[in-house]
Amino acid sequence: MGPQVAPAETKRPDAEQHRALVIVAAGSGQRLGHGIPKALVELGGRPLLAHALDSLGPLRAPGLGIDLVVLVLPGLPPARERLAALGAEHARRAGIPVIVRDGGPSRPASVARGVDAVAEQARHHGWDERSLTVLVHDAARPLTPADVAERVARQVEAGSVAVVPAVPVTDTIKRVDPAGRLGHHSEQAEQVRDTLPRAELRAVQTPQGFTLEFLLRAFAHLGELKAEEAEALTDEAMVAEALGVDVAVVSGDARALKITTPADLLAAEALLAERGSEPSSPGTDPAGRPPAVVVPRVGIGHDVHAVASAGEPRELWLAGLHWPGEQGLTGHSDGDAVAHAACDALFSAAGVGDLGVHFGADTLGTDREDMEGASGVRLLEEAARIVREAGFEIGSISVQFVARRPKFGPRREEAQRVLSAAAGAPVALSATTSDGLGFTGRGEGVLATATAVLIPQSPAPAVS
Ligand SMILES: Nc1ccn([C@@H]2O[C@H](COP(=O)(O)OP(=O)(O)OP(=O)(O)O)[C@@H](O)[C@H]2O)c(=O)n1
Ligand SMILES: C[C@](O)(CO)[C@H](O)COP(=O)(O)O
Repeated sequence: MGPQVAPAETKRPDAEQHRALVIVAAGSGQRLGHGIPKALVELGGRPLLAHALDSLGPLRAPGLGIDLVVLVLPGLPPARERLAALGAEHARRAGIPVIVRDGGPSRPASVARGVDAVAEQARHHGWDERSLTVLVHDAARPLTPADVAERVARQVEAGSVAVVPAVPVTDTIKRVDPAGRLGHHSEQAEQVRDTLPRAELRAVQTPQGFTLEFLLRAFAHLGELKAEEAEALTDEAMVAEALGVDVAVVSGDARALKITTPADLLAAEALLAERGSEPSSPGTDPAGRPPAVVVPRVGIGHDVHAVASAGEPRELWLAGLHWPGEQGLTGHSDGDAVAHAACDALFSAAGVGDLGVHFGADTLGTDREDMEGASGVRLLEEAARIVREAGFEIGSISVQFVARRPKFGPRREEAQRVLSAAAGAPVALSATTSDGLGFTGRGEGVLATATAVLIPQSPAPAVS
């Protein structure tokens, strides 16, 4: 018997539809026992997370238009860096933003952090919470076919607020009483209480799909539970059940198996081998040929803005953030030297001029009136769009600024998030002082220097 599909619930708003994919990969993999985070364990020579990204990423899934990927990773180096690099590589190849968050102590806590990141991005882009489908996926299910995700997303978009993929159960399932040990068996023997009706049972997989609106409500409810009650919820659909929300079930796939034990890894190796002609190595294309050569382009950008004089109070905007209580910078728009330097580095790497060409007074007064007075964050979004239009994907941007104030460290993460979202690529930020020397040392201004790496979207032919 096939899975039951619950009726659609509410009519979705007519707003534009968006999809986000959250992959939770912060688990330690105790039951697999490799001594490294499970997402880094290799299957066919590549980490599980790389497979999960490939399987559900838009490169392999025509129609699965994902606007944003959030990876929830172990917080500790070097695992975090290695896994984040896989995310950055995916962003480069797939051309979609990949955001990284640190995981929590349990799966629900990790999912909550991923959902927070999606909510932040939704607010930033003005996406409607009711028409944003969030697919929550386990990195531990690396071979899930993309069509499972597509079925789940479509069911959410048809009006269900909570959707799970599932397969029928093939074993007979019994409920046992672990306390009721049978005296006449070995001491490990548990006692059967009853047998569950198999025809009604389903083994549930991921990705599970929800509207963002529902997930925010679900995690608000989880926050009211005791820690042990919250941790007992092994998937988000259980929260929907607890809240009395209908959960729709669509067909899963045997290949979406969860790698929990060494035997699961062996089964996954066999499935991967069976894929046969499909590429399992990043060193070959679908026909088994070596990839064409991609030569990255590097750019550099500087920007300087003076601190406004004491008689001219001004708000400070720097690195995409507002700094209450700090005297602002003079100059065009909000004077955000960090964002402006990042724009210049992008233009320089793409070889399409500089900030003056695209956003200088002459241009703004003529063919870019829409950008008049735009914030640094808005300029960076536009610069990213321009270089993409010129045929490049953004690998990464780094900016360092030199200034006596503001004290940057405590807000670095926040600033990186804002500018990474604007660029749709990782932006790394750092700050330093100049030992009291020069205009930055005297606190008269801010100097920012940026570098950017761009990847041409049409690679040069392979050298044989
Ligand atoms: N604190 C946690 C625990 C789990 N997960 C993720 O949730 C998924 C399902 O968890 P599971 O298979 O149980 O993974 P582990 O927790 O790593 O395994 P174990 O329980 O054996 O340690 C995995 O993708 C895992 O990375 C997570 O992001 N954060
Ligand atoms: C979400 C899940 O994969 C659905 O089957 C499962 O519940 C995760 O359980 P785990 O114990 O965290 O692996």
